Amino acid sequence: MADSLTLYRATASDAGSVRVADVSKTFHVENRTVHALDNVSLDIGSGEFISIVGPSGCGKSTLLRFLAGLDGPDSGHIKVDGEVIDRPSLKRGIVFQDHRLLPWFSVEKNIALSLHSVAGSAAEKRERVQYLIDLVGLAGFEKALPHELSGGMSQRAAIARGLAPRPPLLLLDEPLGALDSLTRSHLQDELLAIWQKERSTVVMVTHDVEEAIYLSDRVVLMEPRPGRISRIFDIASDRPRHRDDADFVATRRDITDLLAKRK
Ligand SMILES: Nc1ncnc2c1ncn2[C@@H]1O[C@H](COP(=O)(O)OP(=O)(O)OP(=O)(O)O)[C@@H](O)[C@H]1O
Repeated sequence: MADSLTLYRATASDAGSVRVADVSKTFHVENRTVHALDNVSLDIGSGEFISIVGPSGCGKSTLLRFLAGLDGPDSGHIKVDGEVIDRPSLKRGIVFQDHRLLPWFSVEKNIALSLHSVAGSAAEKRERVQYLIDLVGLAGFEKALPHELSGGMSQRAAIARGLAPRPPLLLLDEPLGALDSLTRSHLQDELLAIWQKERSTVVMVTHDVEEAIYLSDRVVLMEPRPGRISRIFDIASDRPRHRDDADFVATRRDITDLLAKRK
């Protein structure tokens, strides 16, 4: 059945706004209790680019999984565009650190598969797939299989697949984490260009503080045991940003100092 999403949003509108309200989650494993999230609240505006950083185990991926509707909180709720999230939806694209492309399908087929249950004609879908292939810089590799792609190219294809249904909200879980530093910095610029064109709200989990400051409107810093938001940094400078600007360096130092204290 077709998702209520249509392939082409008429305007960026105000879709993709998020409200995380008093979300808590405790995991019980054998005789251990883990407070993965403790009263986490966060409002995200439509079209914002948010990064979540924090030490291992502070609940970043748990929060992202909740935003995706893959799991849910014990208490509190998460709303996207006013609707409580209780299951996965095409309205929320997700890209993981490993590309998760289907190995027996070509790049274009992998991207097209994510449009299977979206309303739209076959011609519109073909056009959307080709647009995304061009957007992520994979023109000429439409027929390539995943094993014929480099790590960076595979992640480009995974990002195109996540964006294909035009989700108002795009969730990125360490999407560039497995790439070498040069490919990673190219892809950061590409991600920025893609976000500026597609205008989805983006929530990205990353371990890379510099990447978070380079890309985001706000950087959300979390701390573990229990998993909480400890600070939110507004990054107001114009893009493209320069990593050696005084503001950039000062923010990076503030965040890394806080991270060092809370490990
Ligand atoms: N399904 C689960 N069952 C039991 N414990 C879990 C489960 N998912 C997460 N946890 C625990 O909850 C805490 C938060 O995990 P989460 O993966 O969200 O942290 P993270 O900040 O993303 O960590 P990392 O940066 O290492 O990926 C951790 O202590 C983890 O062991």
